[in-house]
Amino acid sequence: MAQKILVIDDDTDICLLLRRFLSKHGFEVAVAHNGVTGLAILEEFHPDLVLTDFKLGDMDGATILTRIKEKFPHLPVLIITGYSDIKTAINVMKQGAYDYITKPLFPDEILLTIRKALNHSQTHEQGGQFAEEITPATPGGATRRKSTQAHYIFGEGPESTYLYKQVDLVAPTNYSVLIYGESGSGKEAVALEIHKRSKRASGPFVAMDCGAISRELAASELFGHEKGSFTGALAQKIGHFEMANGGTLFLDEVGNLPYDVQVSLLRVVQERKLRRIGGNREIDVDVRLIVASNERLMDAARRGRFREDLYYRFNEFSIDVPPLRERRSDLMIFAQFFLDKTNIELGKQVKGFTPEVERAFREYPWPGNLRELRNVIKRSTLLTEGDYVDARTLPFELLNYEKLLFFDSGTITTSSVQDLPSPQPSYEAPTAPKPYASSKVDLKSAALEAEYEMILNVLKQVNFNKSKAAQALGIDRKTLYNKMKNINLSN
Ligand SMILES: Nc1ncnc2c1ncn2[C@@H]1O[C@H](COP(=O)(O)OP(=O)(O)OP(=O)(O)O)[C@@H](O)[C@H]1O
Repeated sequence: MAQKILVIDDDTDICLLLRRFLSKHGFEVAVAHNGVTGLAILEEFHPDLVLTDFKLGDMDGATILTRIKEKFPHLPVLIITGYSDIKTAINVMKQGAYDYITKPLFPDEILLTIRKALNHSQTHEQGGQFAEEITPATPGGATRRKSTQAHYIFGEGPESTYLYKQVDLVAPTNYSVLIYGESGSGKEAVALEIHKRSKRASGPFVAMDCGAISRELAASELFGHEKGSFTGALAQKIGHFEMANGGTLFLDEVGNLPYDVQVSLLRVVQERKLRRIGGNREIDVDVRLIVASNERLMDAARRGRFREDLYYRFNEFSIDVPPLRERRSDLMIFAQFFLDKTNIELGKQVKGFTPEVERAFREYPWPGNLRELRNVIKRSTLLTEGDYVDARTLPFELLNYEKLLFFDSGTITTSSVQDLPSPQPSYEAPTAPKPYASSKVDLKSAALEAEYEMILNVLKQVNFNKSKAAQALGIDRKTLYNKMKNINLSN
C-alpha cells in the first residue's frame, strides 16, 4: 500500500509540484492550502507524514505543529522554511518536528528527508509502540543508530574532550543525568553515549520527546494504559517507562511535562513501580533516567512550572553540551563527518570544502548547532558537481551573515525600544561594516547605500525569493542579480 503524505502550503504552485513529484515516486498525496483545511484532511486521510510550510496564511508553523502533535504525537512532521526564518524553525524543532527543509526546495533533498523520516517512524513502531529511539538488546550494545557506520563522532577540541570526560565519569554509575544544551547541539547523542558506556548497554535506550506531547497523552505515553481506560484507549498500550525496562529512558524537553504528570513521574522514580492508566497491577521498573532541557530547570522550578523535588531527583549529575559556535576547533571535523555521510546517502564522492566555505562556516554562529550544519552540508553536497563544496552552494543567509547582521542590528534596535514613547532611529552595528563600505562620502556611495538597503529589505520581505524581489523592485531578475553582485550581496 502506498504511503500517504499530506502537503500543507499556501503556495498552490508548490503544492502542485510536490503532488506531482511525490505521486511519481509512489506516494499517495493530499494537499491543503491552509492550516484549518490541513487539520481537517489530517483526520480523514491519516497520512504517514506531513510536509508543511512554516508560514501559512491562517496559522504559523508552531501552531499547526502543536495541533498535529496533540492528535498524532508520533506522526513525523517536516517543516518547510526559508533560511531567514531558520531561528524560528529551529525553535519549532523543540515542539517535535522531525526535521526542517529550507527553500528553495530540491526534489532529491525532499525525497531523502521524507524517506528518512518514514523509515525512522516505522522502526519506532516495530521497536515497540512508537518508542522514539530503541536500542536492540544485542550484546555490546550495538544500536540501530550505530549499526552500519558511526552515527556520531565526538570531536577532539578542549570542549569536546571535557564533555566526554564527564560522559565517561558518569556513564558506569546509575545516576540520573540532566543534560543542558541548545537545540540541535547533540543532547540526545550524549544521552545515547552515556547509555552505551553503561552497564545497561545491552538493554533498550528509549527516547521520548516531551516537548510535543499534549497533557492528555503525556501520562499514557510515559506509563501506558489499559484497554478502555479512557475514550480512545482502544487497545492496551505499553508506556515508554516499561519499554525502557532494564535500560535507559531519555526524556527530551522534560521541562514541558504537565505539572500533574510530573507528580506521577516523581512517584514512579521514587518507588520504581508504576501502574498503567486504568490498571490495578503494580509493575516493577528498573530504568535509568537521562533528561534534557534547554532551559535551566531550577529557573522553571522557581517560576512554579517545574517541581523542585523532581529537579533534585534528576540532577544527580548535570552536563552542559556546548553550542557549536563554542566548539570551533571541531567544526570542520563535524563538517567532514556530515559530508562523508551525505556522500554515502547520495552516492557522491565530494572530497571536501573550498577555503571560502571553511571561512564562511567559521564566521557563522550556527544557531541550530549540529543539526543545522548537517542540513546545510546535505543541501550543499547535493548541489555540488565538482570535487569540493564551494560557496555558491551555501544558503544566501549563511554566506552573507555579516551583512544581514548589519541589517538586523538596525531592525532589532527599532523593535526593542517599542515600550519607549517614540520610535528610536536604528543605528549601524559598529562591528559589522557595510559590505560595499567606501570611505568616500560622495553621491555614488550614497546611492549605492540606499540601493543596498532597499534590495536587502525587499529580499527579506519576500523570503529571499529573487523572482519576487525583482518583481517588487520593478526590475528583471538579471538586473537584480547584477545589482546584487555590484553591491556584494550575491553568493
Ligand atoms: N556528536 C555528534 N556527531 C554527529 N552528529 C551529531 C552529533 N550530535 C548531534 N548530531 C547531529 O545533530 C542532530 C541533532 O542532534 P540531537 O538530536 O542529539 O540534538 P539535541 O540537542 O537533542 O536536539 P533537540 O534539543 O532539538 O532535541 C542529530 O540528528 C545528529 O544528526
